[in-house]
Amino acid sequence: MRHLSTVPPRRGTVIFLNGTSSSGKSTIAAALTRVLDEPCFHMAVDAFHAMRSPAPVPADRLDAVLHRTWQGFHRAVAGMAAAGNDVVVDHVLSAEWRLRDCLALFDPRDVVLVGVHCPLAELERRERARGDRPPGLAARQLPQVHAHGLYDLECDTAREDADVIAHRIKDFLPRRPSPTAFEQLADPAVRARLSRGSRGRTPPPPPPHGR
Ligand SMILES: Nc1ncnc2c1ncn2[C@@H]1O[C@H](COP(=O)(O)OP(=O)(O)OP(=O)(O)O)[C@@H](O)[C@H]1O
Repeated sequence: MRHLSTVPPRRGTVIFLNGTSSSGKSTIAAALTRVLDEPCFHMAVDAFHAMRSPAPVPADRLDAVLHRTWQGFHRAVAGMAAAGNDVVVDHVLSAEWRLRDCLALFDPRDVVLVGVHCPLAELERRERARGDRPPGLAARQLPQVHAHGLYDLECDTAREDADVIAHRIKDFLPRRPSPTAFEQLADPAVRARLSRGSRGRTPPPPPPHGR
């Protein structure tokens, strides 16, 4: 290995998988890391929570500690992309500030926002089967997670296999739209209109194939 002092500038792509807990984000992210041609990094907030020192956090400080972890996660993703790395982000936009924070930090031209959908009954079935998430977590997140109402690409993990979805995302990368969903959502007026509106999803959900 040579130690370089500089490398050519490069803009990292951020594939942003957003969905409730148990919707299948990590499974798709793992499939993406196998199928994408360029090196990429799967960044999930759980990995950042796991880095925290093990001492219990006092209850009155927990909210602030968690908030700073999420903020740090967003900045770490932005930093990796700014250095030219492609990133697969596995995130739950279950609070409005998280989207605003990401919009302020990421280059919106480089973000591919993917809505990871799954029907509630299937989310609850997966939650029971895995047993490592509090019951009802996905149901509580569902009303907010997709409330911004705009994506570059969407999938339904109850109807499509994660590998099929990963290949669909890969095929989409060279024909990304302009403006991207993130470029549009960066405008507060667009966000206000979409959140008042029908929670419309663009484009429409994919036809069933795979499983
Ligand atoms: N397409 C799928 N079909 C059936 N089961 C799936 C599918 N995708 C994921 N699962 C299962 O659902 C569970 C949750 O998947 P996964 O960990 O990918 O979800 P997640 O959205 O990353 O959840 P969390 O945010 O809670 O970490 C796992 O047990 C996984 O095997």
